[in-house]
Amino acid sequence: MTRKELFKNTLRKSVHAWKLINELPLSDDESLMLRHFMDQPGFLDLHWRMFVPAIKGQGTEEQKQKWLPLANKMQIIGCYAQTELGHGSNVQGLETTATFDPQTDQFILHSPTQTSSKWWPGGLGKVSTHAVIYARLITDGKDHGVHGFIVQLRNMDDHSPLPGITIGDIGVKFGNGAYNSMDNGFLMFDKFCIPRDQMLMRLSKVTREGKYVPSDVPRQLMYGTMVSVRQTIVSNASIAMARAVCIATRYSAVRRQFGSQNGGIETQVIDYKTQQNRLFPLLASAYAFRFVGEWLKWLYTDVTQRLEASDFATLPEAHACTAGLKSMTTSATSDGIEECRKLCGGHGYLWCSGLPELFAVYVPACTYEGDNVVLQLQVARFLMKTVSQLGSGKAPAGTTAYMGRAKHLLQCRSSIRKAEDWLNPAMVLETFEARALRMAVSCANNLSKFENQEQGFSELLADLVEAAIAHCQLIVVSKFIVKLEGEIKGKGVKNQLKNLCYIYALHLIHKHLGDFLSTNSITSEQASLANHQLRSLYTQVRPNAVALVDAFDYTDHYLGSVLGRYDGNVYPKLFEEALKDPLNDTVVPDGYHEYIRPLIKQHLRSARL
Ligand SMILES: CCCCC/C=C\C/C=C\C/C=C\C/C=C\C/C=C/C(=O)SCCNC(=O)CCNC(=O)[C@H](O)C(C)(C)COP(=O)(O)OP(=O)(O)OC[C@H]1O[C@@H](n2cnc3c(N)ncnc32)[C@H](O)[C@@H]1OP(=O)(O)O
Ligand SMILES: Cc1cc2nc3c(=O)[nH]c(=O)nc-3n(C[C@H](O)[C@H](O)[C@H](O)COP(=O)(O)OP(=O)(O)OC[C@H]3O[C@@H](n4cnc5c(N)ncnc54)[C@H](O)[C@@H]3O)c2cc1C
Repeated sequence: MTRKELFKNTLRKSVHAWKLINELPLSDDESLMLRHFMDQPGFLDLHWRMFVPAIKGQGTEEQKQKWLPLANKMQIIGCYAQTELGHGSNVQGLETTATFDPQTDQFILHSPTQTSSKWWPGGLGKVSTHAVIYARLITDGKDHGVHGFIVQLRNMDDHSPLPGITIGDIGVKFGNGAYNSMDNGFLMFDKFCIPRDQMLMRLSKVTREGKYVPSDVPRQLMYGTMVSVRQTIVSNASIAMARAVCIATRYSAVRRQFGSQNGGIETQVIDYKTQQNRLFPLLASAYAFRFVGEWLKWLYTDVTQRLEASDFATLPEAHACTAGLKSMTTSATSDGIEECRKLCGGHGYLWCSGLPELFAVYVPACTYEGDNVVLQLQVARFLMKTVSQLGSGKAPAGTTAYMGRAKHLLQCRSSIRKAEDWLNPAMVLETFEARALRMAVSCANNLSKFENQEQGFSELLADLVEAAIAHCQLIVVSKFIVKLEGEIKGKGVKNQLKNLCYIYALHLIHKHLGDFLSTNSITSEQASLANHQLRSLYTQVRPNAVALVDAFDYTDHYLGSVLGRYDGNVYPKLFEEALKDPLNDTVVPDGYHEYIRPLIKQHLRSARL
């Protein structure tokens, strides 16, 4: 499809999905599922996941009563317009202004520079009638920082931009289809006026007289919509990873190379330990991210309930967990999808493998909802704060509770003696805790050598990110272990999950061996024992690998991959796909007479053939 066709077709699908949701009707969970099977980024994502939650989280009761019924019936379509051409990560650096005019009781929205143009918001370019706009609030010449506003962008009769608004699509993005179904947009305001009651005023207010009234709740609640989306992105990472792994595992069982004896069949590539060493940790990650995603959903629900009761105590941890896990799981999944492409050899590079499109549509997850490095630095700040409070009498709680055992974890030595000890959950956990704590404490010690903490922080950024990742990996490992300790129906299933849990943990040790050795969390002998155990786990997972990906229950239609077909009938179907290519419509290609024939003829003449 051309870009225009792709965009229009996605509009068709989105509107059809919305019709089904109403007609059947579908519950919220079923609607989310439907969105997944629609399987293309589109304006519904931003309307439901960001525009509506932003109003719910930041609007007053009156504002919610006014706007939510319209949004819930999709009589208005909204998007989330925060990022600007010049500023994305640095939200406090946004330039768009919203200046209160007491004479007209309005805010004047203005884009003072080119870099202040909104740039990137999905659904903005061509579809949305409304947006939640983030802009600097100015009253009486004073800048109060960034606040949210509900703004109508387009005329409800003919969809034209309202006077004072310039709007459009930002152009083609990575990949052929991928994210190009979405109208990520730009937007500039030229002194565009909105009524005062369209500032989202749950967190702070501007009175009729133009007085700014800050609220007594943390201003970070303005970032709540991002926290909510980051949480859902973790579960989505599992879905995308599972999809790539399903394709690569099934194909690795079909594909044979070498090893034929006396003219017999060759070896299935899934039997090579190198293939297992690349594939099975990704299979384990798909399960691990699913379980940590379930836990994060619980954490998010819990913090939401607490916030409603004005208990803000767990907000920093919820922010650190959503930011860190969003970052860690999306980076691992993007890398994992690319690894799965390579695991499928040359055929993985074919469009019909389903992997190139999956990669292209998935990889921006490392950037949207917060650049992955920027988000790990938020985790690092949280960890440094926690470390600095050790010994102050304030016991660390939640995911940092292990830091409360700092005295032990800083000097303990791993008691792993034989390979099977690596199947002991307490020993594995302690290894990850020791490594995470020691990396965090080492950063804190190095920071304390700087007179200026902020300067020290910038100097140590790379180490801080590594410490944050170590903490996030510990969370994922510990939630996998907790899952195993809970109710899992079926002993066989539990055994399989146990194998995957230890593959996940031991492979991380192998991959980040430098961290584990340099922090003396394990010795090099214990590292070899971990590798030994890992190989044994691969052997145990091998006979069940295909069943473990079939368990994801993806249809062939959803997978969209010739290599990942359930029936394994890969080769005939690769031919069928190839023959569908427009280049194969004719035997002699268009261009033969123009380019190939004159070239050949010229050579034939000069060679006197
Ligand atoms: C096959 C098809 C597949 C398609 C995909 C399928 C499904 C999709 C599924 C889900 C996706 C859904 C939606 C669609 C996808 C994309 C849409 C994308 C949207 C966007 O990208 S919106 C824009 C997002 N932008 C960002 O994330 C910007 C990142 N920057 C920030 O968040 C912040 O500015 C910052 C970097 C975190 C903070 O910077 P800083 O300078 O410190 O700022 P302060 O504001 O001063 O903060 C200080 C203080 O506040 C704490 N803090 C910061 N953030 C938060 C927070 N969110 N919650 C709570 N607390 C927060 C911070 O820790 C500091 O605390 P102190 O105690 O240290 O003071
Ligand atoms: C597909 C897609 C959809 C999007 N949808 C929306 C949307 O609906 N609404 C919306 O408002 N926005 C949206 N965005 C924008 C997105 O949120 C931003 O791109 C993202 O927050 C990153 O910001 P940036 O582009 O400014 O990156 P930058 O911050 O410019 O990052 C560039 C580089 O600088 C590094 N860097 C930046 N700051 C630091 C620091 N303090 N320390 C160390 N390194 C740093 C980063 O790690 C990165 O390597 C979307 C983006 C994409 C790709």
